Amino acid sequence: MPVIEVRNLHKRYRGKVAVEDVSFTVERGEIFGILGPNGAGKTTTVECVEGLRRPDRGTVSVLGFDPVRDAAEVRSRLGAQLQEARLPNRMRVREALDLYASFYPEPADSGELMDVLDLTAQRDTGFAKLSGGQQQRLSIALALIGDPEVAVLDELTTGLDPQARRDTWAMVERIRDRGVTVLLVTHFMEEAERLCDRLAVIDAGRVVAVDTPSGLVARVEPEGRIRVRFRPSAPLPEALLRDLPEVRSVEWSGEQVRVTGTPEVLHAVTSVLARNQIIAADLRVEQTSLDDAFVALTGRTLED
Ligand SMILES: Nc1ncnc2c1ncn2[C@@H]1O[C@H](COP(=O)(O)OP(=O)(O)OP(=O)(O)O)[C@@H](O)[C@H]1O
Repeated sequence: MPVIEVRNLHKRYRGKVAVEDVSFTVERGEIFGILGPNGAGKTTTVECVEGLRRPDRGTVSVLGFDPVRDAAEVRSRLGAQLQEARLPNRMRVREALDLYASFYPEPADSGELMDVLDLTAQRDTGFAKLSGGQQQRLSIALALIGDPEVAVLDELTTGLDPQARRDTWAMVERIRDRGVTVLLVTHFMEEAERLCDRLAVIDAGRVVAVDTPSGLVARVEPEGRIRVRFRPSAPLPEALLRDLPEVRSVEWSGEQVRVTGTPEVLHAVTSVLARNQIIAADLRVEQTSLDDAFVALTGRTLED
């Protein structure tokens, strides 16, 4: 049985469609991402999973329970990190964890959770005195204090600096390694690529694709093509490149040439250049990224 199953979910707010037809399943032990631009319907979807919103149409099941009908069951098994959670300024880390632990019959060990989330040194620090990364880690700890089987993390690393972001990703992996299934909402491509086992790409309330990050890339670039860009140091007859079996296309942009081909294209091009005593200046190798896949799947970039 999947841990989370969402089938043909529809949700509108006063005539405005937020979720148009969303289906996906999350298996036990996965980090499953919902990736999409602002307003795509990600938060609405996970709020239906959490039982905070009632779907207009479609079904949601969490560990076999209906989050609205069986709210108490779902609440005791699912931990949610809310977007921009705030606590009273002077509430200490330890107090916040104790307070949240009191909501659950069998909470997790708060000392261990502080260890895992690197908050032990801050146990007596008030919320307002924590750094952004520490506040974020506390909000993850609060999502996990009920010892849930499923954790829903929404915009986990928004507002964090790159180092704090990477530390937080490592924490999420540790949580998954403890057996928790993670549903992660993000609009950061790098986060999705680095952290998620599988992803649902959502755009304008619809699922565009569900796959592993590399599977999404392979959909738009089935042969794992790569691109090599450089500026030749001397005139380069295009036929030298075109005749290589590894090469698919050759495009010029001013003095710069962009050669696309199989994964062996880099070796083939540099060999032919060496034989002809041409140097490749500003050589760059580009691989199809999840960014490219997103553009190909949705017709726009995440920032649009
Ligand atoms: N309570 C609400 N009332 C009316 N419209 C809403 C409400 N909540 C969200 N919406 C609208 O529904 C659409 C989907 O919003 P949702 O928050 O689910 O998207 P999202 O992908 O999570 O975006 P974000 O990352 O900005 O939170 C948006 O157009 C949003 O403006």
